[in-house]
Amino acid sequence: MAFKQRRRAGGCRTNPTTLVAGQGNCPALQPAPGLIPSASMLKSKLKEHWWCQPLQGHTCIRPYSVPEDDRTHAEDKHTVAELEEIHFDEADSDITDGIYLAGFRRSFRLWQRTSFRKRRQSCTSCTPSSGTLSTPYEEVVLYQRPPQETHRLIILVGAAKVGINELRKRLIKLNPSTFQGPVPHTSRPIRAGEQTEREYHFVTKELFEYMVCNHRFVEYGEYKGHLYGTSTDAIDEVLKRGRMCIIDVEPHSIQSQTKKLKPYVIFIKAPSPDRLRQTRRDARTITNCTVNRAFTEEDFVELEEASRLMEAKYKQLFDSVLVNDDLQDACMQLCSIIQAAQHEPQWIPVSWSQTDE
Ligand SMILES: Nc1ncnc2c1ncn2[C@@H]1O[C@H](COP(=O)(O)OP(=O)(O)OP(=O)(O)O)[C@@H](O)[C@H]1O
Repeated sequence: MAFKQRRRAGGCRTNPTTLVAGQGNCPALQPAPGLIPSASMLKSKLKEHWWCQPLQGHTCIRPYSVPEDDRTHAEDKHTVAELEEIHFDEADSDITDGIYLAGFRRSFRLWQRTSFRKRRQSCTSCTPSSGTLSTPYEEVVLYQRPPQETHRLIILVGAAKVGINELRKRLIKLNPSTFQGPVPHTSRPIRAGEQTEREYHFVTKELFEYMVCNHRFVEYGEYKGHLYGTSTDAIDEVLKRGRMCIIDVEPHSIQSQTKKLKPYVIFIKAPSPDRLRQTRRDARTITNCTVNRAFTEEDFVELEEASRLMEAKYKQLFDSVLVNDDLQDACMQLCSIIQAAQHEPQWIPVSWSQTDE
């Protein structure tokens, strides 16, 4: 056993010579067969792949409001607020090469961003024990996933607008048979063209609340009167298919329901404001009232500051830190980090290894 500052910003120790007494013969430390492409394979794949193309410019940069014509007919089918929500909700649905990317809908993203404070107050199950943040030292052991076990859950954490959605989407599109996101749950009604268990698991508010009481969500919250959440069942579904499940959550949700999935947490860090200015020229962001708005000078400063504060507050929870500077490089680094997380020994809290027993 060893006591360490549990997570080291900048990466975990993977050198087998650091094995702790008594761990050397552990079958869990045997190398696992490679299941995801190596960094060099990815590099060559990347060269041919669509994500090497320059970012496409977007055209819509004004705040979205329901057009007058639609407002006139709004009462026939939806309220104006609902139409605006539908616009947000549909704008980010994504089907590429026949792959449906669940979990990228804007209402879900907006909920994740806007209700952070509310969730923190109302969702006790999602709040880490005070000890997690107040005690930076924790007993740890080296762990390597045995080949017969499901993959470790990969959690991406970062400040709003840092590019988590983009990185996760690109990773999954690059290799959908390896990476997948869980299908979120919602209590909002299903709409024409949607399929249950594709865009969302559509459930009643009562069932959603029942699941909350039974601690079945890694995180959840409310947006425009509807509940949204990422369930442990949805994560399990992905893992049981033999895929690597990539989720993004607020840092305070990391500890709650995910321990038994031995999550590997990657902090996506903002580069300097100067680099943000250079790299985000064509980037677009969404807020509560705008769709595809260009980044402003204020956004860059706020993003860098939010990223710095998040890192300072939660760094002991991070296994790796990845600076999202050049997008292509960041994607490649992310793949390498995930590969190491799944196939090389990593430090985990002792309490996580005991959950197996
Ligand atoms: N490294 C990068 N270089 C250039 N543009 C980037 C980079 N990373 C992300 N972007 C762009 O920045 C914008 C915001 O990214 P994204 O939506 O992924 O952020 P996010 O962290 O998921 O934000 P939120 O949590 O607020 O939804 C998108 O237009 C995305 O294409």
